[in-house]
Amino acid sequence: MKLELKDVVCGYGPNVIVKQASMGVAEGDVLCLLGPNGVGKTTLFKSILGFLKLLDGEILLGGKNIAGWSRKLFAREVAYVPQAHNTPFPFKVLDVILMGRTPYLRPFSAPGKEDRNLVKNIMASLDILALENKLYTEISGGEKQLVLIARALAQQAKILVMDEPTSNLDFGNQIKVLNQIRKLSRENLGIIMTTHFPDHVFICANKVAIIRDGFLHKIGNPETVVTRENLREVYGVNVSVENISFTSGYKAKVCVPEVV
Ligand SMILES: Nc1ncnc2c1ncn2[C@@H]1O[C@H](COP(=O)(O)OP(=O)(O)OP(=O)(O)O)[C@@H](O)[C@H]1O
Repeated sequence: MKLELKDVVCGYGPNVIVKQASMGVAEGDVLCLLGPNGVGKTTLFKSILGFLKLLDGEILLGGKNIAGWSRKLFAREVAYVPQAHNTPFPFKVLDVILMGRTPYLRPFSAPGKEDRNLVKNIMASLDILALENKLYTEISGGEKQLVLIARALAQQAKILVMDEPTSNLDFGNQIKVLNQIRKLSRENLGIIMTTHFPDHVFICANKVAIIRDGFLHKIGNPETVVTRENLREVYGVNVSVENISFTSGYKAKVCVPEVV
């Protein structure tokens, strides 16, 4: 199932924020959206998710235009993972994740045994079974993010849209979430995510797009897009992109800013 944007124009009424955005996320792809604050990453996500009407262009899923799809049908193909903000409702973690089954339930029916088994398996794969009976309001930010990922997986969608999945997380939890993203792409999910950390592109993405001045300024693979020149142009910071080798043989690329 491929998600394709063709010449998408989006924004708020007459206020155009992103123009002529064309890109695709296929099974197994991880596409990272980079760009300074306020450039339109969330606006583009809201448009993909159907919360904002497109001003022009089209979005295709599996080659079909999604305009006019029901929320239920769309939710079976595309799941949204929001940032792990606090909710005032003290739901149990298990119930939060079961909410992901909503697109498969008949009106007024409750999740059944099969839904619960599916959710338990997903929790086990994310190593969060121990949180089952805890209140969502009483778990840590990293745990919340994993619960929201679990809820999206319970939707059994093929594409995950993740808004800054590592924001507010400590270093260890950031790596845990990025590792899960790598794992999900190996399981053939397509993922489109935003991040403010170019390093994260090297950790988990095979595609990257930079939004600048209302356009998809650069799009391609991490090596050609996350470069010293592009980062300086977009963020106004001198950055060195370095190759690092671990004694284990693991190779990584990192972005080191020059602080003067
Ligand atoms: N509901 C709204 N109505 C009108 N304009 C809005 C609305 N929400 C956001 N904007 C404007 O759209 C522009 C893009 O905002 P958006 O939140 O998409 O940026 P972003 O790239 O996600 O930023 P950040 O990295 O800070 O999260 C901003 O100028 C913002 O003021």
